[in-house]
Amino acid sequence: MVFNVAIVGPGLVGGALIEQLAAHAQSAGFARLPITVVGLINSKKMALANTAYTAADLSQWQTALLGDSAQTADLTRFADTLAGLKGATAIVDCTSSDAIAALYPSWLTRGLHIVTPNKKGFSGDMSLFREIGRLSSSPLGPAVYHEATVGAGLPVLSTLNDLVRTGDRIIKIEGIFSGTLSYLFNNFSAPGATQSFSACVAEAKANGYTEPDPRDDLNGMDVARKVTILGRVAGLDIGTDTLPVENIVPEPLRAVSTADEFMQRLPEFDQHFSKLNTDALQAGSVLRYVGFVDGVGGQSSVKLARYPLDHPFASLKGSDNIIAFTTERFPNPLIIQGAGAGAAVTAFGIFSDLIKIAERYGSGLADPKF
Ligand SMILES: NC(=O)C1=CN([C@@H]2O[C@H](COP(=O)(O)OP(=O)(O)OC[C@H]3O[C@@H](n4cnc5c(N)ncnc54)[C@H](OP(=O)(O)O)[C@@H]3O)[C@@H](O)[C@H]2O)C=CC1
Ligand SMILES: N[C@@H](CC=O)C(=O)O
Ligand code: NA
Repeated sequence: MVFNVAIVGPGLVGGALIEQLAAHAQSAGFARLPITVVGLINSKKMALANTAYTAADLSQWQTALLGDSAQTADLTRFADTLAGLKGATAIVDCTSSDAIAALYPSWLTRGLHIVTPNKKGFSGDMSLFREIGRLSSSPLGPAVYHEATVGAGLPVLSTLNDLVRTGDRIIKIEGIFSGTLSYLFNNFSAPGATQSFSACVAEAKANGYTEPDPRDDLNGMDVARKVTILGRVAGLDIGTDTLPVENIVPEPLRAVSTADEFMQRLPEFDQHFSKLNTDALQAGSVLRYVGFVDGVGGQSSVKLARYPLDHPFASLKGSDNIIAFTTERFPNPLIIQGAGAGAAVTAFGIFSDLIKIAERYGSGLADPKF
């Protein structure tokens, strides 16, 4: 079997994935899969291998593959080359780009599998979501896995898919879906906490939890995208354009042009967030940013809410996500909890999706290109 992997956007998450693939390639034992990395591309450069890179190449990937000797990025040539390779080939999209997500149908049509933590293809235009689903629905055709789009590596979408495909009825899904906002409010809004709001945001960014621009977390859009993905996988006609979403980015900072300027000016608004927090604490509650998928009543939403100190959401730690599925079979919710952001756990989610494809197409018999 030949299983080729190419990575678009070897940034924080893509870089961690390459490290995990390199470690896997160097590991011994029967569990090692013959996954080979055959291409890397960022917004400026690309490297395509005639033969697969070795594990040693991979551990030097930054200089060896995207250094001065690499070629100018050309996504058309990149996909053309991948589509011509022997064996099953997966493209891993580790960007947060709408333009890259719009290419998925063309990749699928050419028999390329897709694995991605990029939420855009599944939470933007409903027509794109449906097209991706249609082109990846044949058991022998190309596959799309996007577990890491919700709760990073936590098995959220695989669980939801299993519930839906076995005929359970989703009543509601509620939780804390943002690693950034979880970290932020767990540290900022707790009895005795002393850190300022802006310092907590800076820490979440430094820890690699935030989107490239942290305003995409604070404006609620990242959670809205996750709520949309969950809703759509559950069969709802739902979109970020119609969901009520509470934007907590201070009004004057919404239009500043760069993420750096936003971070510099955020301390000007620490007082505003301190007041919200003090009011909540005085009422015996903490602030938590939550998402809610209403499977039956059309009342899905994304908002900052107060929770009493004895509520499970109030005692969350670090960047943990918590996701509670209430269904016909699980009237007492099925709960998934754990780190929902960060490079290593996100790369783990991507890697485990790649393994699912490698296993599904392992014999070569079900490879769409044959
Ligand atoms: N961080 C986390 O905890 C989690 C992240 N995710 C998702 O993972 C994805 C990656 O996040 P992260 O690694 O933090 O982001 P980074 O900003 O670190 O990396 C993004 C990468 O994408 C590349 N890129 C951007 N646009 C293009 C383009 N048009 N063509 C080719 N390459 C492009 C960038 O290249 P260049 O440097 O040249 O611009 C960079 O290599 C996002 O979709 C995010 O939502 C999902 C779950 C958790
Ligand atoms: N910025 C996101 C990353 C994962 O999707 C988060 O904070 O959860
Ligand atoms: Na997940």
